[in-house]
Amino acid sequence: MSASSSGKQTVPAEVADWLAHSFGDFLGNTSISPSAVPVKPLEDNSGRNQQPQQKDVSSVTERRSKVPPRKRAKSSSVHLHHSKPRQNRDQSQDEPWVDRYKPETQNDLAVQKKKIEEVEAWLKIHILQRQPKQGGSILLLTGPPGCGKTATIQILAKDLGVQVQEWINPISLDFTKEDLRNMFGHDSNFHTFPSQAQAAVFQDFLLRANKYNKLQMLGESSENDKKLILIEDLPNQFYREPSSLHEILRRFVRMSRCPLIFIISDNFSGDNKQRLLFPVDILEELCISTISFKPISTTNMMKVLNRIAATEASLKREKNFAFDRTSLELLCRGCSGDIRSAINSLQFSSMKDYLLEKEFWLKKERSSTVKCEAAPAVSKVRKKTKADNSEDQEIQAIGGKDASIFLFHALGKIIYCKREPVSESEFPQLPAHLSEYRRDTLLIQPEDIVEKSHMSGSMFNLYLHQNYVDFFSDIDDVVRASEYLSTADVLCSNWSTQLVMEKYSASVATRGVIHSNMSRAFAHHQGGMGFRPLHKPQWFFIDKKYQENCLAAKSLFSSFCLPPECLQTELLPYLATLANPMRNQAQIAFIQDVGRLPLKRNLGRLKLETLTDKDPGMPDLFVSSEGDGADAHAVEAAAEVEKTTIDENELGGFPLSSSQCSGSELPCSQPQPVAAQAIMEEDELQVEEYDSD
Ligand SMILES: Nc1ncnc2c1ncn2[C@@H]1O[C@H](COP(=O)(O)OP(=O)(O)OP(=O)(O)O)[C@@H](O)[C@H]1O
Repeated sequence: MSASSSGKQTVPAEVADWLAHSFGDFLGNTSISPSAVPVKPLEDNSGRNQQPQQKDVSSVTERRSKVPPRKRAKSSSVHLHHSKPRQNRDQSQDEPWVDRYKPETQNDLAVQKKKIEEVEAWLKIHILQRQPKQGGSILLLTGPPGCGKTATIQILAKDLGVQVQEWINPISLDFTKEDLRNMFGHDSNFHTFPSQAQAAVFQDFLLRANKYNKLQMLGESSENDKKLILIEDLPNQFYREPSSLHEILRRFVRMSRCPLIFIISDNFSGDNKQRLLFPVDILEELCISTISFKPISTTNMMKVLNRIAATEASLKREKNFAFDRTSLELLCRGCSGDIRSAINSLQFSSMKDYLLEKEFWLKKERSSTVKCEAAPAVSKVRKKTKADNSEDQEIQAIGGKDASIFLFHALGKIIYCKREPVSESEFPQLPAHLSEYRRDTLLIQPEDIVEKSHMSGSMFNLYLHQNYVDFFSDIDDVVRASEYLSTADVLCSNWSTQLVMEKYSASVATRGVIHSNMSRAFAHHQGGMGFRPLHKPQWFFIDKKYQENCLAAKSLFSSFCLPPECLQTELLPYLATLANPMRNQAQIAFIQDVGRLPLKRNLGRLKLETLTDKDPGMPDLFVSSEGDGADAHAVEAAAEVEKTTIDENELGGFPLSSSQCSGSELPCSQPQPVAAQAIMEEDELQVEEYDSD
């Protein structure tokens, strides 16, 4: 579509030229047309929008109108400090309550006070007390979605009189051929892909935001030109190639005059955006400060919901709109500390249709309970559990959040397996010969927990396997639990049915471990366990080593044309027993490493890696793209074998120098004495001759 047919106003040539010259130094020859830069107008405290950098307003507006906002109407944040007067509120029936009741002062914020203070202190140091020659500073705000990170920044900025200039992500579809030609010039031999253009546009945005003050409008004082740049959505290109972001940030830190704030929300499903975009070395190199927000606490959430519910009830004057405390608590429980989700659920559940439907179902339920009540009275505890279940369903029914749990907490819930006491009169007792299987009622549903951890069943089992023993106190219980884990493993062993069986496997493993642990069978003796650290499975390291060995074996002994398993389990053990196998140094070292099993009494243990509370749990080797490093691995592994030394086998040393971590390795040269002799010497084996007569 041509610019004219799309209704866009093209930028006058002089303006484009003027801008192009200004940025030539930063972008080399790629002069980007301002029309391509999706800049949100500056906001000032008088609520006027100013567009010092946005010359082609129409094209940007049009682009924005095509893209639905990711989570909230951006337009509302433009007028952040001018929320509508309360008396007009009921006129806009359809206005989302998150916008209608958005916080206006620090006191309104449901965020932990400590976090607000931390952010405020950072802003003061890096904006108000900034030294003239100080470079750019970067702040990274992390935390679960909807915990008020953006709201905090906006309110603090308003309080400190700082303007917020926000990057709005253009989607790549927006870059038509026409746009790209506008950016890079009609005559240029165009070889740039949209992804590269994304990065260039982002870089250009940062430069403009940094280089130009806002235009001073009539009646405004010139004192206040403090501002910060806020970035919530980053171009996809940076996820594919984080180094390009790092390069831009390095330049920004050198050249900038105002601070840059990134807001990155936690993600439960394993692809840890923060770790990818901001690895530790970059955080250190660019002195990036990090402040991590927590989910909104139930108390704070309840205060906000109560306030909104009360205001709405007074506006509607309909008794149906009054929320009782229990319903609000239910809402809070269903939204995992996400205030946006809680307020949305509240608004949804206040809708008339929903209320009528709810009433209908309640009546229906009541009538069916009356029929059932011919049965003897149900105990209080039982009632409570039942109520809990129906409540949980209700949470989902009113748009509750799909709750997620970090692996650390999910494992804790399984291993600590909280129970509630049941009195003997309430439940039918197991017959005497089954009394050993008696347990108090579990307060958790293991399958739900595995599901909420966003982890495959077999991966969850690995973590459970690594950690359960520390929480057992009786060896017989450990034996039983390990049998369940073995069964779970078998369920997943067939690759063609693995996907289907994973759930069953996790169910057997989790319930098996829970049931086997007699020390946690009853609510009354569950205390006293205390905190114990959780660890990542050793299996990750061992599997990685195994893969490396396979590749190394294949490349070192390619002339035998054998599959790696066969090489490692048949050929190499055989070669290890030969006194003079006539191999090169690398092959000899590899034979020594994997060709024999050292029957040592004290095999070294790998040093365990601690699992932290927000760790996604997926090791990097599963996350990173597979395959591309295969050859490199083989070469590396072979090289590693060559330089394998024998002295890194202390107990607990990590990583291990050899595959087997044996105590006294043979010298790197020829096997001397032959492996078989060495094994016998180490273990003082008695050799008895077999007489065939
Ligand atoms: N008391 C309150 N405290 C914080 N936010 C509130 C409050 N009342 C309403 N809100 C609204 O809740 C929403 C909180 O979302 P916000 O964008 O600040 O969260 P976030 O942590 O940045 O999440 P995300 O990472 O998803 O952007 C905002 O729309 C805000 O207006």
